[in-house]
Amino acid sequence: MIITLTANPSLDRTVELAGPLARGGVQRATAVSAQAAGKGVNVARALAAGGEPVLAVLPGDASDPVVTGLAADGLKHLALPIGQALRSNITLAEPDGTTTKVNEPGPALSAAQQEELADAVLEASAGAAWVVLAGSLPPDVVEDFYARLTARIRRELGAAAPLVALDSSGSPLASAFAAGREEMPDLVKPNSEELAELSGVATAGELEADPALAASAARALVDAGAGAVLATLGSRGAVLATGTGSWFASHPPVAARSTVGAGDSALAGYLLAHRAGSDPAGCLRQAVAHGSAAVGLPGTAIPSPDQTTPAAVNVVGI
Ligand SMILES: O=P(O)(O)OC[C@@]1(O)O[C@H](CO)[C@@H](O)[C@@H]1O
Repeated sequence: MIITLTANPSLDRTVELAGPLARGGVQRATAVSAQAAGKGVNVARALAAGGEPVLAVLPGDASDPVVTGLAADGLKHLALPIGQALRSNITLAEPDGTTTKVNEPGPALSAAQQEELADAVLEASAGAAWVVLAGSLPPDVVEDFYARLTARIRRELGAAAPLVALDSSGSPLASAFAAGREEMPDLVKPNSEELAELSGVATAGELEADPALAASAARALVDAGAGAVLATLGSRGAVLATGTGSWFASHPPVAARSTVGAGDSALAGYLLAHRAGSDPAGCLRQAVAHGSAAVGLPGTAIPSPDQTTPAAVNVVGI
Protein backbone atom coordinates (compact mmCIF):
# COMPACT_ATOMS: atom_id res chain seq x y z
CA MET A 1 0.00 0.00 0.00
CA ILE A 2 1.27 3.46 -0.90
CA ILE A 3 -0.16 6.74 0.39
CA THR A 4 0.21 9.90 -1.65
CA LEU A 5 -0.31 13.42 -0.38
CA THR A 6 -1.17 16.16 -2.85
CA ALA A 7 -1.27 19.30 -0.74
CA ASN A 8 -2.20 21.51 -3.73
CA PRO A 9 -4.27 19.42 -6.17
CA SER A 10 -5.50 20.80 -9.46
CA LEU A 11 -7.92 20.29 -12.24
CA ASP A 12 -5.46 20.06 -15.13
CA ARG A 13 -7.01 21.62 -18.22
CA THR A 14 -5.21 20.81 -21.46
CA VAL A 15 -5.83 23.07 -24.45
CA GLU A 16 -4.50 21.66 -27.73
CA LEU A 17 -3.43 24.22 -30.31
CA ALA A 18 -3.40 23.70 -34.08
CA GLY A 19 -0.03 25.44 -34.45
CA PRO A 20 2.77 26.97 -32.41
CA LEU A 21 1.79 29.15 -29.46
CA ALA A 22 1.55 32.79 -30.55
CA ARG A 23 2.20 35.10 -27.60
CA GLY A 24 -0.20 38.04 -27.60
CA GLY A 25 -2.42 36.51 -30.30
CA VAL A 26 -5.87 34.91 -30.35
CA GLN A 27 -5.74 31.21 -31.12
CA ARG A 28 -8.41 28.57 -31.54
CA ALA A 29 -8.13 25.33 -29.62
CA THR A 30 -8.56 22.09 -31.52
CA ALA A 31 -9.40 20.10 -28.38
CA VAL A 32 -9.73 20.60 -24.64
CA SER A 33 -9.74 18.10 -21.81
CA ALA A 34 -9.70 18.18 -18.02
CA GLN A 35 -8.37 15.71 -15.50
CA ALA A 36 -8.22 15.59 -11.70
CA ALA A 37 -4.49 15.91 -11.05
CA GLY A 38 -1.63 17.29 -9.01
CA LYS A 39 1.64 15.46 -8.47
CA GLY A 40 0.54 13.01 -5.76
CA VAL A 41 -2.70 12.25 -7.61
CA ASN A 42 -0.75 11.48 -10.79
CA VAL A 43 1.65 9.21 -8.89
CA ALA A 44 -1.34 7.42 -7.33
CA ARG A 45 -2.95 6.92 -10.77
CA ALA A 46 0.22 5.34 -12.15
CA LEU A 47 0.64 3.14 -9.08
CA ALA A 48 -2.97 1.98 -9.23
CA ALA A 49 -2.57 1.24 -12.95
CA GLY A 50 0.40 -0.92 -11.94
CA GLY A 51 -1.70 -2.91 -9.48
CA GLU A 52 -0.37 -1.27 -6.29
CA PRO A 53 -3.03 -0.50 -3.65
CA VAL A 54 -3.03 3.29 -3.11
CA LEU A 55 -4.76 6.02 -1.19
CA ALA A 56 -4.54 9.57 -2.52
CA VAL A 57 -4.90 12.11 0.31
CA LEU A 58 -5.75 15.67 -0.65
CA PRO A 59 -7.68 18.73 0.46
CA GLY A 60 -10.92 19.29 -1.44
CA ASP A 61 -14.69 19.47 -1.01
CA ALA A 62 -16.77 16.48 -2.10
CA SER A 63 -18.39 18.62 -4.84
CA ASP A 64 -15.08 19.96 -6.19
CA PRO A 65 -14.43 18.83 -9.81
CA VAL A 66 -11.08 17.35 -8.72
CA VAL A 67 -12.74 15.18 -6.08
CA THR A 68 -15.69 14.18 -8.26
CA GLY A 69 -13.16 13.39 -11.02
CA LEU A 70 -11.25 11.03 -8.73
CA ALA A 71 -14.48 9.33 -7.71
CA ALA A 72 -15.52 8.96 -11.36
CA ASP A 73 -12.12 7.46 -12.21
CA GLY A 74 -12.35 5.02 -9.29
CA LEU A 75 -9.10 6.19 -7.69
CA LYS A 76 -9.17 5.53 -3.95
CA HIS A 77 -8.88 8.88 -2.18
CA LEU A 78 -9.42 10.73 1.06
CA ALA A 79 -10.41 14.36 0.47
CA LEU A 80 -10.61 16.77 3.41
CA PRO A 81 -13.23 19.50 2.94
CA ILE A 82 -11.77 23.02 2.93
CA GLY A 83 -14.79 25.13 1.93
CA GLN A 84 -12.95 26.58 -1.09
CA ALA A 85 -12.47 25.64 -4.72
CA LEU A 86 -9.24 23.90 -5.69
CA ARG A 87 -7.16 25.39 -8.52
CA SER A 88 -7.17 24.82 -12.27
CA ASN A 89 -3.80 24.53 -14.00
CA ILE A 90 -3.65 25.14 -17.73
CA THR A 91 -1.48 23.29 -20.24
CA LEU A 92 -1.13 24.74 -23.73
CA ALA A 93 -0.05 21.88 -25.96
CA GLU A 94 1.52 22.58 -29.34
CA PRO A 95 1.53 19.97 -32.14
CA ASP A 96 5.28 19.33 -31.78
CA GLY A 97 4.81 18.29 -28.14
CA THR A 98 5.96 21.60 -26.61
CA THR A 99 3.90 22.21 -23.50
CA THR A 100 3.45 25.54 -21.74
CA LYS A 101 1.98 25.35 -18.29
CA VAL A 102 0.34 27.98 -16.09
CA ASN A 103 -0.20 26.84 -12.51
CA GLU A 104 -2.46 28.77 -10.13
CA PRO A 105 -1.38 29.29 -6.51
CA GLY A 106 -4.35 27.32 -5.16
CA PRO A 107 -6.55 28.05 -2.14
CA ALA A 108 -4.86 29.04 1.13
CA LEU A 109 -5.11 26.48 3.92
CA SER A 110 -5.61 27.59 7.52
CA ALA A 111 -3.36 26.26 10.29
CA ALA A 112 -6.20 23.95 11.38
CA GLN A 113 -6.62 22.60 7.84
CA GLN A 114 -2.87 21.98 7.56
CA GLU A 115 -2.99 20.08 10.83
CA GLU A 116 -5.96 18.01 9.65
CA LEU A 117 -4.17 17.12 6.44
CA ALA A 118 -1.04 16.07 8.32
CA ASP A 119 -3.14 14.02 10.76
CA ALA A 120 -4.91 12.25 7.89
CA VAL A 121 -1.62 11.34 6.22
CA LEU A 122 -0.18 10.12 9.50
CA GLU A 123 -3.19 7.94 10.23
CA ALA A 124 -3.30 6.46 6.73
CA SER A 125 0.45 5.83 6.69
CA ALA A 126 0.69 3.34 9.54
CA GLY A 127 1.89 0.09 8.02
CA ALA A 128 2.10 1.47 4.46
CA ALA A 129 5.21 0.73 2.40
CA TRP A 130 5.71 4.31 1.16
CA VAL A 131 4.22 7.74 1.61
CA VAL A 132 4.72 10.13 -1.29
CA LEU A 133 4.68 13.84 -0.43
CA ALA A 134 4.27 15.63 -3.71
CA GLY A 135 3.87 19.00 -5.34
CA SER A 136 3.84 22.63 -4.32
CA LEU A 137 2.34 23.82 -1.06
CA PRO A 138 -0.74 26.07 -1.18
CA PRO A 139 -0.54 29.65 0.12
CA ASP A 140 -0.13 30.04 3.89
CA VAL A 141 1.22 26.50 4.36
CA VAL A 142 4.47 26.54 6.31
CA GLU A 143 7.38 25.94 3.96
CA ASP A 144 8.83 23.09 6.03
CA PHE A 145 5.46 21.26 6.05
CA TYR A 146 6.94 18.19 4.35
CA ALA A 147 10.03 18.07 6.58
CA ARG A 148 7.87 18.35 9.71
CA LEU A 149 5.45 15.72 8.46
CA THR A 150 8.33 13.35 7.68
CA ALA A 151 9.71 13.76 11.19
CA ARG A 152 6.26 13.28 12.70
CA ILE A 153 5.57 10.12 10.70
CA ARG A 154 8.84 8.58 11.88
CA ARG A 155 8.49 9.74 15.46
CA GLU A 156 4.86 8.68 15.93
CA LEU A 157 4.76 5.53 13.82
CA GLY A 158 8.17 4.13 14.74
CA ALA A 159 8.55 0.65 13.22
CA ALA A 160 5.23 1.04 11.34
CA ALA A 161 6.48 4.18 9.54
CA PRO A 162 6.55 3.96 5.75
CA LEU A 163 9.49 5.04 3.62
CA VAL A 164 9.08 8.69 2.59
CA ALA A 165 9.41 9.94 -0.99
CA LEU A 166 9.46 13.68 -1.67
CA ASP A 167 8.77 15.37 -5.01
CA SER A 168 8.52 19.10 -4.57
CA SER A 169 10.30 22.27 -5.59
CA GLY A 170 11.47 25.62 -4.22
CA SER A 171 11.47 26.17 -0.47
CA PRO A 172 9.38 23.08 0.50
CA LEU A 173 12.09 20.96 -1.15
CA ALA A 174 15.02 23.05 0.10
CA SER A 175 13.71 22.99 3.67
CA ALA A 176 13.77 19.17 3.62
CA PHE A 177 17.52 19.47 3.14
CA ALA A 178 17.89 22.25 5.68
CA ALA A 179 16.30 19.99 8.29
CA GLY A 180 18.15 17.42 10.39
CA ARG A 181 19.14 14.10 8.82
CA GLU A 182 16.23 12.32 10.56
CA GLU A 183 13.80 14.50 8.58
CA MET A 184 15.36 13.72 5.21
CA PRO A 185 13.33 11.73 2.69
CA ASP A 186 14.22 8.13 1.84
CA LEU A 187 13.81 9.10 -1.80
CA VAL A 188 13.79 12.52 -3.40
CA LYS A 189 12.84 13.12 -7.05
CA PRO A 190 14.11 16.44 -8.36
CA ASN A 191 14.01 17.37 -12.05
CA SER A 192 17.06 19.06 -13.53
CA GLU A 193 15.91 22.53 -12.47
CA GLU A 194 15.28 21.44 -8.90
CA LEU A 195 18.60 19.56 -8.78
CA ALA A 196 20.37 22.67 -10.09
CA GLU A 197 18.70 24.84 -7.47
CA LEU A 198 19.41 22.42 -4.63
CA SER A 199 23.00 21.65 -5.54
CA GLY A 200 24.04 25.07 -6.83
CA VAL A 201 26.77 23.42 -8.94
CA ALA A 202 25.40 23.95 -12.46
CA THR A 203 22.39 25.06 -14.47
CA ALA A 204 19.56 22.69 -15.39
CA GLY A 205 20.77 22.69 -19.00
CA GLU A 206 24.31 21.75 -17.93
CA LEU A 207 23.02 18.90 -15.75
CA GLU A 208 20.86 17.54 -18.59
CA ALA A 209 23.80 17.71 -20.99
CA ASP A 210 26.20 16.00 -18.59
CA PRO A 211 24.73 13.01 -16.72
CA ALA A 212 28.03 12.51 -14.84
CA LEU A 213 27.68 16.02 -13.41
CA ALA A 214 24.02 15.32 -12.55
CA ALA A 215 25.04 12.07 -10.84
CA SER A 216 27.65 13.85 -8.75
CA ALA A 217 25.08 16.50 -7.74
CA ALA A 218 22.67 13.69 -6.81
CA ARG A 219 25.41 11.91 -4.81
CA ALA A 220 26.01 15.12 -2.86
CA LEU A 221 22.35 15.06 -1.76
CA VAL A 222 22.77 11.44 -0.63
CA ASP A 223 25.85 12.54 1.32
CA ALA A 224 23.69 15.29 2.87
CA GLY A 225 21.27 12.63 4.18
CA ALA A 226 18.74 11.65 1.50
CA GLY A 227 18.31 7.88 1.19
CA ALA A 228 18.28 7.98 -2.61
CA VAL A 229 18.00 10.64 -5.31
CA LEU A 230 16.15 9.98 -8.56
CA ALA A 231 16.88 13.00 -10.76
CA THR A 232 14.96 13.21 -14.03
CA LEU A 233 16.83 14.94 -16.86
CA GLY A 234 14.05 15.63 -19.38
CA SER A 235 14.44 13.76 -22.66
CA ARG A 236 18.01 12.76 -21.69
CA GLY A 237 16.76 10.21 -19.11
CA ALA A 238 17.48 10.11 -15.39
CA VAL A 239 20.19 9.43 -12.84
CA LEU A 240 19.84 7.56 -9.56
CA ALA A 241 22.21 7.93 -6.62
CA THR A 242 21.98 5.76 -3.51
CA GLY A 243 24.33 4.85 -0.68
CA THR A 244 25.65 1.99 -2.82
CA GLY A 245 26.26 3.62 -6.20
CA SER A 246 24.91 5.76 -9.02
CA TRP A 247 23.45 4.96 -12.43
CA PHE A 248 22.34 6.76 -15.57
CA ALA A 249 19.46 5.54 -17.74
CA SER A 250 18.26 6.70 -21.12
CA HIS A 251 15.46 5.72 -23.49
CA PRO A 252 15.35 6.05 -27.29
CA PRO A 253 13.52 9.26 -28.32
CA VAL A 254 9.72 9.12 -28.23
CA ALA A 255 7.30 11.29 -30.23
CA ALA A 256 6.44 13.83 -27.54
CA ARG A 257 2.80 14.76 -27.00
CA SER A 258 2.91 16.22 -23.46
CA THR A 259 5.60 16.24 -20.81
CA VAL A 260 3.02 16.94 -18.06
CA GLY A 261 3.05 14.11 -15.53
CA ALA A 262 6.27 12.54 -16.89
CA GLY A 263 8.16 13.14 -13.63
CA ASP A 264 5.27 11.78 -11.58
CA SER A 265 5.12 8.71 -13.81
CA ALA A 266 8.89 8.22 -13.39
CA LEU A 267 8.53 8.30 -9.62
CA ALA A 268 5.66 5.80 -9.79
CA GLY A 269 7.70 3.52 -12.07
CA TYR A 270 10.53 3.57 -9.54
CA LEU A 271 8.15 2.75 -6.68
CA LEU A 272 6.43 -0.08 -8.59
CA ALA A 273 9.80 -1.68 -9.31
CA HIS A 274 10.92 -1.15 -5.71
CA ARG A 275 7.75 -2.83 -4.46
CA ALA A 276 8.45 -5.72 -6.83
CA GLY A 277 11.89 -6.15 -5.21
CA SER A 278 14.03 -4.73 -8.04
CA ASP A 279 17.58 -3.56 -7.39
CA PRO A 280 18.42 0.17 -7.78
CA ALA A 281 19.30 -0.16 -11.47
CA GLY A 282 16.01 -1.99 -12.08
CA CYS A 283 14.06 0.73 -10.26
CA LEU A 284 15.76 3.37 -12.39
CA ARG A 285 15.01 1.40 -15.57
CA GLN A 286 11.27 1.30 -14.78
CA ALA A 287 11.32 4.98 -13.76
CA VAL A 288 12.69 6.00 -17.16
CA ALA A 289 10.34 3.58 -18.96
CA HIS A 290 7.33 5.13 -17.20
CA GLY A 291 8.54 8.72 -17.74
CA SER A 292 9.16 8.12 -21.45
CA ALA A 293 5.75 6.50 -21.91
CA ALA A 294 4.05 9.48 -20.26
CA VAL A 295 5.70 11.90 -22.70
CA GLY A 296 4.04 10.04 -25.58
CA LEU A 297 0.57 10.45 -24.05
CA PRO A 298 -1.61 13.59 -24.32
CA GLY A 299 -2.26 16.09 -21.49
CA THR A 300 -1.78 14.71 -17.99
CA ALA A 301 -2.44 11.12 -19.14
CA ILE A 302 -0.50 8.59 -17.03
CA PRO A 303 0.78 5.27 -18.45
CA SER A 304 0.08 1.77 -17.23
CA PRO A 305 3.03 -0.67 -17.11
CA ASP A 306 1.97 -2.37 -20.36
CA GLN A 307 2.43 0.98 -22.15
CA THR A 308 6.06 1.14 -21.00
CA THR A 309 9.14 -0.39 -22.66
CA PRO A 310 11.69 -1.09 -19.90
CA ALA A 311 13.68 -3.35 -22.24
CA ALA A 312 14.41 -0.30 -24.41
CA VAL A 313 16.02 1.56 -21.48
CA ASN A 314 19.82 1.55 -21.30
CA VAL A 315 21.16 1.63 -17.73
CA VAL A 316 24.85 2.16 -16.94
CA GLY A 317 26.81 2.77 -13.75
CA ILE A 318 28.11 6.34 -13.62
O1 LIG B 1 2.23 23.46 -8.89
P1 LIG B 1 2.84 22.12 -8.54
O2 LIG B 1 2.14 21.47 -7.40
O3 LIG B 1 4.32 22.14 -8.42
O4 LIG B 1 2.58 21.18 -9.81
C1 LIG B 1 1.27 20.88 -10.19
C2 LIG B 1 1.31 20.17 -11.52
O5 LIG B 1 1.93 20.96 -12.54
O6 LIG B 1 2.08 18.98 -11.37
C3 LIG B 1 1.52 17.93 -12.13
C4 LIG B 1 2.53 17.43 -13.10
O7 LIG B 1 3.68 17.02 -12.46
C5 LIG B 1 0.27 18.47 -12.78
O8 LIG B 1 -0.76 17.52 -12.73
C6 LIG B 1 -0.07 19.69 -11.97
O9 LIG B 1 -0.79 20.66 -12.69
